Amino acid sequence: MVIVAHNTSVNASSRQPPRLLGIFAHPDDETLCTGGTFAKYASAGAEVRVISLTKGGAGQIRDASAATRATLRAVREKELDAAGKELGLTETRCLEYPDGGLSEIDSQILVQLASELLSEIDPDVVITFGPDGFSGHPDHIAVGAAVTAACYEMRSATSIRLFHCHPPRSRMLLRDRLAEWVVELTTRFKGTKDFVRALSVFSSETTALGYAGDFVNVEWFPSGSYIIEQGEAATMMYFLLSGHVEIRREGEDGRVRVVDRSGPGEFIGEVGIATGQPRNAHVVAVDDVTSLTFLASEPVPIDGRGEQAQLLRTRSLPSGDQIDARVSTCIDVSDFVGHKIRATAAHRTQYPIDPGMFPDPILQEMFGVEYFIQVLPERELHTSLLDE
Ligand SMILES: Nc1ncnc2c1ncn2[C@@H]1O[C@@H]2COP(=O)(O)O[C@H]2[C@H]1O
Repeated sequence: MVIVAHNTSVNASSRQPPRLLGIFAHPDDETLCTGGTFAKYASAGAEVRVISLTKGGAGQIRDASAATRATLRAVREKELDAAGKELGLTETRCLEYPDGGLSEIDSQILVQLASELLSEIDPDVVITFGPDGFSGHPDHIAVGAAVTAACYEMRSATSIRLFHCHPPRSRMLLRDRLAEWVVELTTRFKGTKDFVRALSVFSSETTALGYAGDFVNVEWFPSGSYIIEQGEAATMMYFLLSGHVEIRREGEDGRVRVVDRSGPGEFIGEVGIATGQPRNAHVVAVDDVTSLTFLASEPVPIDGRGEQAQLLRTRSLPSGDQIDARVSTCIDVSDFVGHKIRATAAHRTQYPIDPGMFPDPILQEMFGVEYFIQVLPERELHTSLLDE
């Protein structure tokens, strides 16, 4: 049964306040996977603790002014602390295990570590990664397996509720939402340099995590080439990262006139996407142009690839999206999307965004619900086909 949780009661224990514990691999996992849920329960009075097994020293540095390779571990530990404050967490902790190396550590060592943390903190609810690692990262898979094994070992002695966080696999398209947003503005949108960087990171990361269904890539167009031809069907939207384009209209007599120019920070192709009409002009690169290109990717109903691929059993959500049939719990975190975005921005080395950059309705649609698979307690085995 899918439960849309509008309240925040934790029935596992009569202890007040209830204790939630998230165990993850890197600073930022807590925010991206379950930040809204943590903020929601913390605001209702729960004690919420987050432990990251690594300090994230192998992560990218997307803002060179925020860290160097030598300082990254310390900076990311502080970022986790700052994100924790945005989410209202009771405690955050970064351990010293190697970023990128968790899957090479003897699994018994990680299970032992997880057992010690569970004994020390004695949580009512534990949240970690499932076998998909949310994003497939091997560190995530290793942490999730160890914490899950530790919870199973303790289950006869405690009443721990264990949840695996689950990627949303949304089919909402940033391409469409951004196009609708831009065409409704009264003046032509022109993003700052910071916006250009933020949208590049935000769109590629959120689509990779399944918060939107686009395929986003960076394309290069040499000067003189057509990016869009007037009259063709609209399938992509472009966000100019560098270079300039001319907007040229071709009349019925074949005469072409330049009606406008666009450059970095501007969207092109938004009209055709938002209206479903054929392209209303040619767009030609006047110097070499790079763009962030948003394209709808077909939904792929498989979990994993290659030999591990398995067809997903899905169920329909009210939004029309399909979700993995194993999802047991979806938490309405619409009142806490702001917390999640501010916490994301606190992870500046990974997400150089300003919380107010993106339109609220888009953020709501992307982040307003978080999904979980309840692993413990296991469902009871029924002994009758009919209710008795
Ligand atoms: N007058 C204009 N000024 C700026 N851009 C335009 C103008 N007319 C058309 N465009 C852009 O050119 C694009 C052509 O494809 P679309 O109609 O999808 O979306 C259009 C806009 O992005």
